[in-house]
Formats: sequence, C-alpha cells, structure tokens
Amino acid sequence: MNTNEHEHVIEVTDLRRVYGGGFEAVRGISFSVDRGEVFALLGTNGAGKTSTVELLEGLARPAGGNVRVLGHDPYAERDVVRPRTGVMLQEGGFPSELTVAETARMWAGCVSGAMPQAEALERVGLGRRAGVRVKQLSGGERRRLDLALALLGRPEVLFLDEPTTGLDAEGRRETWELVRELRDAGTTVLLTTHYLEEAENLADRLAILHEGRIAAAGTPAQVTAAQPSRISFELPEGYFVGDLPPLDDMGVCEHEVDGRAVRLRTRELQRTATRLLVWADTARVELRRLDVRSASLEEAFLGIAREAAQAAGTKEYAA
Ligand SMILES: Nc1ncnc2c1ncn2[C@@H]1O[C@H](COP(=O)(O)OP(=O)(O)OP(=O)(O)O)[C@@H](O)[C@H]1O
Repeated sequence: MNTNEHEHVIEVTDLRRVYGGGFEAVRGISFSVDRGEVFALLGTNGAGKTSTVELLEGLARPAGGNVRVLGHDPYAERDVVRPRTGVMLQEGGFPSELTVAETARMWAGCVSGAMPQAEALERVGLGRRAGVRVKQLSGGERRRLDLALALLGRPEVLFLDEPTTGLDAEGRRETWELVRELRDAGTTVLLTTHYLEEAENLADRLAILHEGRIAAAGTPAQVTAAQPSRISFELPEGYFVGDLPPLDDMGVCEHEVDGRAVRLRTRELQRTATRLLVWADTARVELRRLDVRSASLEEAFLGIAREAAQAAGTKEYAA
C-alpha cells in the first residue's frame, strides 16, 4: 500500500479522449497531482472535465497519451487501482427503495477493508438519516450519501465529480471541511466543480479546461495573479479622468469612466494604487467609494474562458 515511492499519485501526459464519431473531447492535456494534494479541474460546460476524470478512474481507454494512478494504468490494471480509489460520480444511481443504511451495507459488501458503515454516514452528517429510504432524501443528502460510499473503502485517492452540487451553503462548507480532513490525513483528492469559490477555498492547485485543453494551471493565487486587478472610485465634483496622472505611467491597462465613476484595471496593483493615492493626497481630494482588489478566481476564470474563446475564433464568451 505504500505509495511514497511515487512522487506523483496521479500523472497525466498528453491525454486524449475521442468519442465515437471522432469528436475529440480531451485534446492532449498534462498535469500531475502529488500525495495529499487537492487538485481541482475547472471548466465551462463541455470543457472535458468528466471525460478526463473517467479516464483517471479507468472507465475508458485513452485515445492517446498516458494516465498513471498510484503508479499504475487505471484501465489496464483496474483490479490493482480500483480498490485503492474512491469514486463519487455525478449521479450515484442507487436503488431508491433501499434505506441509507441498506445502501451503505450493500456497497460495503463490494469493498475490501471497508470502514464501519455508521462511521462513513456519520462523517458526512447522515448518521441520523440511516433508516430513511434513498428516494426520500433531498438532493443534497443524496450527494452526501454518494460521498459516504466513496469513503467506505478508506481510499488513498478520491475522485469527486461536482461533490457539492445541490448542497446548501452550510452543507457545502461541511463537505469542504471533510475534504480538508481527508487531505490532511494523506488522501489525494481530484475534484471537478463549477463553484469557483469551492476551488479557491479547497484546491492546492487547479487546472482550467477549455474545449479539451488546459487554458491555465497552478495554485489559485498563481492563476488569479495572471489576471489584472481592479481599482474603482468616484472622482469629486469638478475633477475629470484627465486630471489624474497619465494612466500609462500609473500602470493602468484598461479604464472605464461612467460619469464620476472610474474603473481601472492594472497588472501592477501596488504601483497604480500608490500613484493614485499620492495624487489624491497632493490634490487634497477624497476618492469616494474607493475599492482596490485583486482578481478573484471567478474573474480569472471568465477572463481565461473569454481569451480562449477569442483565440479559437469563436464568439461564445466574447460578449
Ligand atoms: N458519450 C459521448 N459521446 C460523444 N460526445 C460526448 C460524450 N460524452 C461527452 N461528450 C462530449 O464531450 C465534451 C466534453 O464533455 P464532458 O462531459 O467531459 O464535459 P464537462 O467539462 O464535464 O462538462 P459539464 O461541466 O457540462 O459536466 C462535450 O462536448 C460533450 O458533449
């Protein structure tokens, strides 16, 4: 069970997936995930996240490139890899007539070295719902049950496909806490999500997919740092944007003026903010509603999707 000899628990090199009819959903992507890391795959609808995760889970054979999970080919060596991984699919699809406890028992029967079912249900906050039929669970509770089942085999690697879709804010935070606990105990987690806040909070590193390719990758801080920061404020009565120091000198790359409201974008936040504040101080003016902020992951995501779409010559995200 020792995986320390493998520097990368998940290693993907130039991976490709082609569906029947020749559609290439994954077009040569490479990344690796280290032991005890949480790695998020983000992307617009149809970007190729699920297609990629299915290859990592060994559910399909790649059309090209290489996948290694715990040092093995998850498709060709499924019997070696599968017992050491936990999979939470987008739709668990368990019989709805069974109770939560019966479902966990049935699933535990398929897993070697399973943890006690009650412990798995307790960990996801379903301990008190053990006697309830699956069909009576809310959408969020079903996601928790899917997660409990993925945890049953004490996996070294956990694949979570949109783990918090349908959960309320509290349920989402509880799931994040659980994922952090698992990570701290050495579990490697690969998740897909549409919630950028989730990736920002949870992921040690992430990759943004667009049309089957990686458009950006790194830590959340690295990915957002590549996008411009924003400064907004209102000029006082009698002042115009032309009264500011030359915007180029301030490091501004884009600006918008709407009446008195000014929005600047800059890749040199400290320089722009300093020049602006020195100017305001010297001119003895108050910049009302002053707001200075780095790009959020959401802004970075939208910017990357827009750039990638423009580069591909489509207009989908160019609006
Ligand atoms: N079985 C299939 N046959 C043909 N094309 C498919 C098949 N499954 C997925 N695709 C296509 O592959 C592309 C990638 O789909 P995939 O489900 O991997 O995207 P995703 O990033 O997970 O999207 P979402 O966020 O909507 O779940 C899409 O264009 C999709 O229509």
